[in-house]
Amino acid sequence: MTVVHPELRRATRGARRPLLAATLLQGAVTLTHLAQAVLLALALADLARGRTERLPWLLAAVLVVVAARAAATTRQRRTATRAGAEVRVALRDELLARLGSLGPAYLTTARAGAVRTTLVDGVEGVDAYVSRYLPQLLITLTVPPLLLAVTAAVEPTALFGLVPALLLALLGPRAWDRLLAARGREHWDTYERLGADYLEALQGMPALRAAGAVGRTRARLEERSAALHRSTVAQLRVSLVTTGITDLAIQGGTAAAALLACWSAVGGATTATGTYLVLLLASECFRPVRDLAREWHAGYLGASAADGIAALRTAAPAVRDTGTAPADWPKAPELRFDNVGFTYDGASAPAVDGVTFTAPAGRTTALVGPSGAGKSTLLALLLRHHDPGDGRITLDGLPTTAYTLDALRKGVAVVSQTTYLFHATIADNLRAARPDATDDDLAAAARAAGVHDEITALPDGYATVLGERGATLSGGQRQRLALARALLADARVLVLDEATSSVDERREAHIVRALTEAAGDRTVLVIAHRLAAVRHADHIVVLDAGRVDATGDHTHLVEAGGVYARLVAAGRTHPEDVAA
Ligand SMILES: Nc1ncnc2c1ncn2[C@@H]1O[C@H](COP(=O)(O)OP(=O)(O)OP(=O)(O)O)[C@@H](O)[C@H]1O
Repeated sequence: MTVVHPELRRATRGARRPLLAATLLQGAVTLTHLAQAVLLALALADLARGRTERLPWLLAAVLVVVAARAAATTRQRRTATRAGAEVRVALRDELLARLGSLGPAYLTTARAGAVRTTLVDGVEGVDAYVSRYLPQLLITLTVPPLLLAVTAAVEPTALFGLVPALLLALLGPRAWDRLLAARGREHWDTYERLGADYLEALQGMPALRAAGAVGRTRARLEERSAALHRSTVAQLRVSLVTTGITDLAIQGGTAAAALLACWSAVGGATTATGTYLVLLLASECFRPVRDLAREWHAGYLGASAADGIAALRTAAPAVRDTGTAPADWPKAPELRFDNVGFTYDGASAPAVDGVTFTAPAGRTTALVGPSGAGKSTLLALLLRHHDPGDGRITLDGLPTTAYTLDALRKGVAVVSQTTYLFHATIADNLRAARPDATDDDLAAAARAAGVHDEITALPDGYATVLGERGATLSGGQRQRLALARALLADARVLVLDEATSSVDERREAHIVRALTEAAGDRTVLVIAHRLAAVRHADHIVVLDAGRVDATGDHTHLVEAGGVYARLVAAGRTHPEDVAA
């Protein structure tokens, strides 16, 4: 029952109306409880006096009130659920958009599993907090004071029992707020870490098995689960203390008010109706407090996740999206790296330094170099996952920073075997690039990428559902499917990233040729890790230790000696292989 976290207050912004409606309906439910209390007090007083003529009417009215409450409760739950759903969808949209603008650079520091936990469980918790706890909080702050006013009019002495008990029930637990918030944060951190560890263990299962580390990972996950259990119990312990205080105050307050009302009745100071009314109102006074304690438990996860959600929502992107140009080049643009230098945060030496080369418009340029030469870094800079520390990268003469991030990333399509394929049909995976593409568009793109015949040979053709991470396809097929997707997106610049080639060199060279042919008049940059793939490229840029070592075609570069000739001689691009 802590003060509302600013992040949670903010989450209510988009659904103020349904939340207000849910609160008013909750108020209506409370009113039915009060009406029932009044009617029962009258009925009991009549019974005590031996008068029965009004009884049937009173009891019938009680039934009507009960029916009205059932209707109001149903309506209230429906409205609150709708409000919660609106809050949940808006928050997830916002967080996903933020993740999109943060880009992959963010996930090199934050763990994917932890982000998933925040996005899924955290947001679910916010829904419960906002749609159930907050309306109840408003009712709790308004109804008991009103009832105290009514009680004061009927039987003021009962206030001596009710007021201190209400204050204790509401303010007593506040003494534990700080501890509860700290335990909540601790619990959430442990929960996030467990989620992240599980996701990593699942995704890395083949690697763990190959390294014989499954047992060790299981032990670590067990330790994480035990830590979550300990933190849940620690949190629960504090929670039980506060709930205990609330319960004690409620029971004590009701009993004290009842005793005072009876004492006053015995002294003849109140009527029978007044005494019964005070007895029933005393109980109604505490109902919102009791309900609030219950809803607090439902929304507790949201309150704990609020810090994590705020951190994700306000995380600073690695680059600023201040460009305005639309990247709608009529023809394929020229791509130029102009004296580009970049040093990763915390690194002592630059990853790339003074890199200058041009990838001519509508032609294929290959970027080669030993492992660690800086090829992936240049790709990350081109896509603006980071901005260069020195120099600039231009497309069609304009620096990449002049384009909107969205336009830039749509204008430059990356094809790689690590391209994510979703657990969906092949058609849906292709349509991720262009949702309105017709079946003919899909087939044309797949044909150009040389994967159409293989798709139609599958029993379900384009309706084949791919496994997690596209595991049902071979490396080459995945790559060609990724190319088909890029062709559908109609980006004018294609980057072929050969980062994790799982096919043999001959096949790879064949794929690269097919892909560059399919690319048509686009500007293509092939990031090659094996030379067989690029020996036919007419323009090769050789990178070494973050600098351009040479540029030219295969024959020219072999004749010139240097890094390229050594790589060719070694038949590999890895320095250790070169040295061998
Ligand atoms: N996130 C990072 N943080 C710090 N240093 C990094 C990071 N990523 C890469 N580096 C460093 O930057 C340099 C260039 O790496 P990069 O991944 O660009 O090379 P590469 O040519 O793509 O290598 P490979 O062929 O092995 O993929 C290397 O020294 C690498 O250790």
